[in-house]
This record gives sequence, structure tokens and C-alpha cells, in this order.
Amino acid sequence: MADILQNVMDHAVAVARKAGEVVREALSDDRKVMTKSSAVDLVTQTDQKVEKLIIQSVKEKFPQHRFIGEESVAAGEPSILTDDPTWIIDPIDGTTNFVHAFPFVAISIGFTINKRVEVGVVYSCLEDKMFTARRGGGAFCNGEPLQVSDQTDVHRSIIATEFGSNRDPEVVDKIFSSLRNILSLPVHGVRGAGTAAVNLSLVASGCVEAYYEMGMHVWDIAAGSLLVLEAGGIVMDVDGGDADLMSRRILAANNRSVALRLVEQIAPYRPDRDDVKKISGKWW
Ligand SMILES: O=P(O)(O)O[C@H]1[C@H](O)[C@@H](O)[C@H](O)[C@@H](O)[C@@H]1O
Ligand SMILES: [Mg+2]
Repeated sequence: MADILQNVMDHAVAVARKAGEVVREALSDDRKVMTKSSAVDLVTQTDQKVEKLIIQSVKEKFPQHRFIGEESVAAGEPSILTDDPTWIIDPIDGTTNFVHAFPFVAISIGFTINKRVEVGVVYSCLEDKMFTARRGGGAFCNGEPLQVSDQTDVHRSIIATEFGSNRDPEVVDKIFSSLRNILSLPVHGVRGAGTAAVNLSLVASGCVEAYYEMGMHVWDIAAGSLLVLEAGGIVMDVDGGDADLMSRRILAANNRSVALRLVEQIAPYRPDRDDVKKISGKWW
């Protein structure tokens, strides 16, 4: 088992680095948006190309493994997490950043067995930072160990979050209600990198105390959530319950006391789960 996980880690790092090269090259000449002009959840050809590259390369080495990938799911593949070894891939986390050349873009690769993340790799490719974690083995950035912040006072904290891509007025109201509550606690600041994977790596690195969001997907958070846990932090639901990878809700923090102060301030809502989709009139 340990050997398999080491092989998975090595392969994930190698393919994330290769993917990062493709993203960096595309930044100067291939950022055209494929989505219709009014859409805010953007997709580019580079997202699709990078996901293909990652999946092909993993399939050659680990033919029995399953995949959940952002672009494959968008193309109709199921997004069901089973007990089988599964690679959970976001080829470009921060596609909107990529399109605008806003400099935080990550390749996110999580690997689960029995529905639990065992390996997490987040490559913040414009910063050239390779974040890695193995369950029970610590979290690292470019080989240096990571540790969450030791701040216990939420008033001395920076909290990361995102506005997401849902423009439903009720959801926007909830987002602003949470923000207003948190800002007026008060806290030192609120930030957002535009990518869940990078936000989670910022928690793991001790640069922000917490990150919460509702509406992102499993491929945005699978790898980063292990980084936070292995750097000594905690991951839970935004209502303080157990974390659920497929729920599209996350609160990751340096410690329980900061997390629970945030739970009191967050106005929760429930996006449709990642593993419940209506296709041709049938739920699966
Ligand atoms: O760039 P993506 O892979 O689509 O992921 C983003 C998502 O689009 C955005 O809505 C969320 O707020 C971010 O946290 C995701 O990382
Ligand atoms: Mg993403």
C-alpha cells in the first residue's frame, strides 16, 4: 500500500509539472473562452487539453484506477466517488484567473481510496510552487514542511473565501451576509486567490487562518483539503459538521476555535451535491 501511494505521489507530481508547463505556455497565446458570453463559469481549450494529458498519462501507469475530472464531468462522465482508487483532477483551478492572466492558477490532483484522500498535489504553476501531502506524512511546498498558523484569535486572522460563479440573487445575498458578519467580527482581512486549491494551500502554509466556500466542486478541494489536514489544520462542513467531499461545502481552518467562530457567522446554503445529477430525467 505504501509503495502504491508513493508511486501515485511521484506520478501526480510529474504530471502536474508537465501540465503546468502547458498552462504557462498557453498563457501567452491560448486563453480563448469556449463558454457562451453571458456565462461566468469559464472553460478554455487549455482546460480540456490539460485534463486529457493528465488522464492519459495516469491511465498508462495505473490502468485500473478511476477518475473524476472537471472537464470529463462537464462532458457527461459520472461524478460518483466509490471505494476504488480514484484520481480527482482539476486541470486548471482558477480558469477565470487564467483567462485574465491573474497570477494564481493551479493544477489540483487528489487521490482517494475508500473515499478518503490519501495523496494531494496542488501545483500553483505561475508561482512554481508544488504543494504535496500524503495522509500521515505531512504537507510540503517545494519539499519544505508546511505548518498552519498558530493564531487562535479570529480577530487577528485573515479569512479566505470566494464569490463563486452562482449569480442567483438568493445565493449572492447569502455570500454577502457571511462576508458582512465576518468582516465586522472584526477580522484583520478577507482575501480570495480565485482558486480553491490555492486558498487551501494558503491555509496549509499559515498565510491565512481559514478558507470557506459553498458551490465549488470536489476537484477544487480534494487535494487541498489533505494539505490543510497534514499541515495540522482541520476541515469541516460550514455548519460545523463532518466534512463531506461531495457536498460542495467546505470550511478549512488552522484550528477548531477559529473554525467555530466562523461557523457562527456563515450564512449556509446547499448547492446540488457533486454526486447527485439529473441526466435524461433520471437521478444517479
Ligand atoms: O476555476 P475553476 O476550476 O472553475 O474553479 C473555481 C470556481 O470556478 C470558482 O467558482 C470557485 O469560487 C473557486 O473556488 C474554484 O476554485
Ligand atoms: Mg476548479
